[in-house]
Amino acid sequence: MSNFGNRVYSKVNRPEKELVEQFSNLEVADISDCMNKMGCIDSSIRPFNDVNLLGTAVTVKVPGGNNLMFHAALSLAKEGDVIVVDGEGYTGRGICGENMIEIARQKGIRGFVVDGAIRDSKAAVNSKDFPVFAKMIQPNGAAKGNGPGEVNVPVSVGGTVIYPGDIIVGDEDGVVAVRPQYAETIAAETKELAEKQAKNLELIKAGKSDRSWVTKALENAGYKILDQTWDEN
Ligand SMILES: O=C([O-])CC(=O)C(=O)O
Ligand SMILES: [Mg+2]
Repeated sequence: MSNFGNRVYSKVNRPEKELVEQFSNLEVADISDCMNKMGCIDSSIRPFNDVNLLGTAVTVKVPGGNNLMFHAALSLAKEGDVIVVDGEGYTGRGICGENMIEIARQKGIRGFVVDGAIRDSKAAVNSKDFPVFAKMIQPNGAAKGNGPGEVNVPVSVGGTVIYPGDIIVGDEDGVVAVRPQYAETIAAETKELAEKQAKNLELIKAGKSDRSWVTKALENAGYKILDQTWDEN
């Protein structure tokens, strides 16, 4: 039998730290705008605290409710990694809690993204330095025996494919995954966009917002604004 479904890889092609750090003050929504409004994981996976997330993906695939491979990844992950778990969206068991969060913190792991449920949720909610993103809370604990499951293979998390070594950025809006080979360009474009947005917001706050693009977009789409109420003939 092939070992598909049971592969655990210890090595990850991690991007240079300098490349990862380029995303340190960038917002997830802006990064996504510079990826043609793509790349974010489903918003059902939400932040449990307001600590920003940035690091490189160590990926995990677990069968719903079994966290043996999550523990394997916790042992293999290195400083600067984010553990990203494809838990099949299953929320019937909490697959990480206060112990795993504390072990990860001590190793310099930068956070967890879990397509599934967590437990001991106050450890995540009260943390000032360890971001946790997950779908739900479920106190029933995880099974641990015999797998199957995988570490450091491409996974699907919240509908987005995440590869080992992807740059993972998370904030109060959600999580985006950036492939390292596009990261330099995406970071540069995001910085430019953020500056433009800041200037635009200044204009809006000063009451000088230019709305002419809306009129033009409606005209281009063939709309006519009707000068009547909806129930008039
Ligand atoms: O021990 C586990 O596998 C999950 C848990 O509750 C913890 O990390 O505290
Ligand atoms: Mg626990």
